[in-house]
Amino acid sequence: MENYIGIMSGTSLDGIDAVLVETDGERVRLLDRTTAPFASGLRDRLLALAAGGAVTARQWGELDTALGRAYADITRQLLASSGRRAADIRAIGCHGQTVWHQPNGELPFSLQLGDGNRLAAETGITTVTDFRRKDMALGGQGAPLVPAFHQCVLAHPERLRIVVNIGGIANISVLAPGRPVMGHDVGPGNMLMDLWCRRHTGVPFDRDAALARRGTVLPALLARLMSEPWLALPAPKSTGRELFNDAWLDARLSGDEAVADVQATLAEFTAAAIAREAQGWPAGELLICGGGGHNPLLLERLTALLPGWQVNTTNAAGVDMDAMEAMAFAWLAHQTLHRLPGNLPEVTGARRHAVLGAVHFPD
Ligand SMILES: Nc1ncnc2c1ncn2[C@@H]1O[C@H](COP(=O)(O)OP(=O)(O)OP(=O)(O)O)[C@@H](O)[C@H]1O
Ligand SMILES: CC(=O)N[C@H]1[C@@H]2OC[C@@H](O2)[C@@H](O)[C@@H]1O[C@H](C)C(=O)O
Repeated sequence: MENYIGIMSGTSLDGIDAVLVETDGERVRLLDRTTAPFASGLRDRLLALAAGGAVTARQWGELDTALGRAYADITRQLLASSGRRAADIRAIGCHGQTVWHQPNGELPFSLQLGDGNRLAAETGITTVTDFRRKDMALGGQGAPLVPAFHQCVLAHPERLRIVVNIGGIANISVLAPGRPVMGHDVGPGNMLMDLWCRRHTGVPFDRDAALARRGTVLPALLARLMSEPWLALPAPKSTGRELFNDAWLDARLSGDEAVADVQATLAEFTAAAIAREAQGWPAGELLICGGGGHNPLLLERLTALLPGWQVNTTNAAGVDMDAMEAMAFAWLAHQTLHRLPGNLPEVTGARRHAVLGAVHFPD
């Protein structure tokens, strides 16, 4: 077994998660984890960038450096809390911060910021970054990448399990005994709920769905949201803030809706889009990870929309729901260093399996 650090900062832009795991590629044990919010200036700059705003090469480079530093800081914090030295860690797998994801069209790309050179040099640990673009170079979506890891840690010999990550975007992995893993992005996870809550209350997210619970689902609005053509596209597919953003939501609102009713409808939209994916399968286990697993209304609605299913968080199956994505990137770094594939062509649509990532040595 070797020690790896995984670092994830996701599309919610809420901060950075880092984990220390022990793995041989087949077994993965979580040893320690820590999390750090983004400094507010950094978060605002990232939000502006993800909104497609104009940015100069200088601002771009400075953000890359600032993120690289933030990742190095959290690595040092994790080493200190776990009592490990750099020499104890085989490698860091750092997802970076997605600032634009454009998987289709003439010039597809997916861009994650956070300088891996700096992370390797500042920590003295070999660092793997840029996990998505090899898959894209092979015709794939470059996302989602976690289904291979979900299979590794959560596949069950007899039970159908659908793992749902509810981050900024929601994505699923279908782990059906005896069948290849299937997986794709589903649509908005917390992203629309977060932006509505922030816009109207100044608070970054609707903690425990307090605002949504004061409202009523608006059926006509829900139907408009559910009619988004992207939702009906076949897999492979992935998405992000490039589609599900302020402009997308505003185009579907009349402007007369009460704030709490929109919040309730957005929560229902998130749950309904996820439930629709599971409804095509015989009842099994729906295992939730990511921040949306802390939203009690989402859990209630998924339970109601999926009768016969056991709806739970991945904690119930032995994998920490808040550590899952960062653990996946620690595991992906293991795959890279051992020249093993990280992608699943049946999920991303790539022409073949591939060793993913760019490796930065510290020396
Ligand atoms: N108590 C809670 N009640 C409601 N929502 C919550 C609660 N705790 C967390 N969340 C939601 O979880 C979000 C953070 O989720 P997470 O950390 O999985 O996002 P992420 O890392 O950006 O994910 P991804 O990379 O998958 O997009 C918050 O923005 C918020 O919407
Ligand atoms: C481009 C990008 O950063 N995509 C994220 C995002 O957040 C959730 C969903 O959209 C998923 O496709 C992906 O993250 C996870 C880690 C993945 O690749 O599996």
